[in-house]
Amino acid sequence: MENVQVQYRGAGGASKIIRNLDLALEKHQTLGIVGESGSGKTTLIRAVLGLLPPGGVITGGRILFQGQDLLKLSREERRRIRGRRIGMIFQEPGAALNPVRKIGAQFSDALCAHFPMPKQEARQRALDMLAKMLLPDPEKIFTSYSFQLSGGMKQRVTIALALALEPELLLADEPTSALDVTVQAQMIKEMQRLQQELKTSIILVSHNMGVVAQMADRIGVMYGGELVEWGPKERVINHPGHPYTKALLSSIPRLDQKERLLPSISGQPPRFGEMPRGCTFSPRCPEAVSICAPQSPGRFVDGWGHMVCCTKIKKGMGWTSYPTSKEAAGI
Ligand SMILES: Nc1ncnc2c1ncn2[C@@H]1O[C@H](COP(=O)(O)OP(=O)(O)OP(=O)(O)O)[C@@H](O)[C@H]1O
Repeated sequence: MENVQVQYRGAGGASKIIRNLDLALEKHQTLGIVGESGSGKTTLIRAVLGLLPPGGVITGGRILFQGQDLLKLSREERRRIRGRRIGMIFQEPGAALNPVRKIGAQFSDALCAHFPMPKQEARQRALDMLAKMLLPDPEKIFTSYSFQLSGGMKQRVTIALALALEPELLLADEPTSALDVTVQAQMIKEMQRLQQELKTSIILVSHNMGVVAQMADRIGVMYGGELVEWGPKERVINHPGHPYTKALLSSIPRLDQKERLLPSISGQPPRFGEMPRGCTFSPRCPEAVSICAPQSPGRFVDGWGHMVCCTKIKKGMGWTSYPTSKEAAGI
């Protein structure tokens, strides 16, 4: 993604939701995107899919998928890519499932629409995938409707359906949030195993830094519609540069923690349409100095391709000004 901008337009005017967003993901890698509720994570992945809700418009930038600009494709061309080459798992368990068709029929429809195969083969493939998602009694699920399944089961069926099409890129919005923690851990392992097998690239959106830390190769941190930090997982987790990332990391519970109360981030995220001047995090930032509010922070990158958008980063101490997205990602 190069300099992507997204707005929601409504009766009250237009709000810029995603601003100046640069990101890159290599083949077979996982990019985790974290940020508070409302920071624009879902909007970002819906923009990639061309599935923004009514009023949502991409007003600038490019979204390249294997060199092809997705924003220049016709609706029909994008529809052909969606599902088959770019798969998706939505936040609401089962939102992608049709309530009036049995699960098995939905697998057959999807598989036969994208791959020429006999129904029997589609059925076997669906049953195998449901079993891989650790669903008990795949045969029974195959003949069930989505309303007969629990939230966690629906979410696992959705993941199985997305992966059955063997997409090159999978966009996953909170894929494990409807699952209890033990199943969550199993699902993460299973998704990682399938990613290895299918050589899929994943963009994983989550509130849960633990899930992202386990699955991602690179991490992007969003705040107020901007990417304030991104880079290799080890750099972002062990050497966070942005005060917001530091605050997010310090609010994760740790087993060796002595304090019972976790530190929280004071204040509220900014409201779109009422963005503070300069750095949007400055009203809540424990490290803010006088220039942070009026002055837009620069973007800096170090030798590991680790980008931080903060005025306090000092150029020359291993940091240089952030170049174009492609150069920064080393592609
Ligand atoms: N359909 C819409 N119309 C207008 N504004 C919207 C719409 N959907 C989202 N927004 C605005 O965009 C902002 C970003 O929403 P988005 O769902 O992308 O955030 P998020 O980081 O994914 O949040 P969450 O983690 O709660 O899903 C919201 O705060 C809201 O103000």
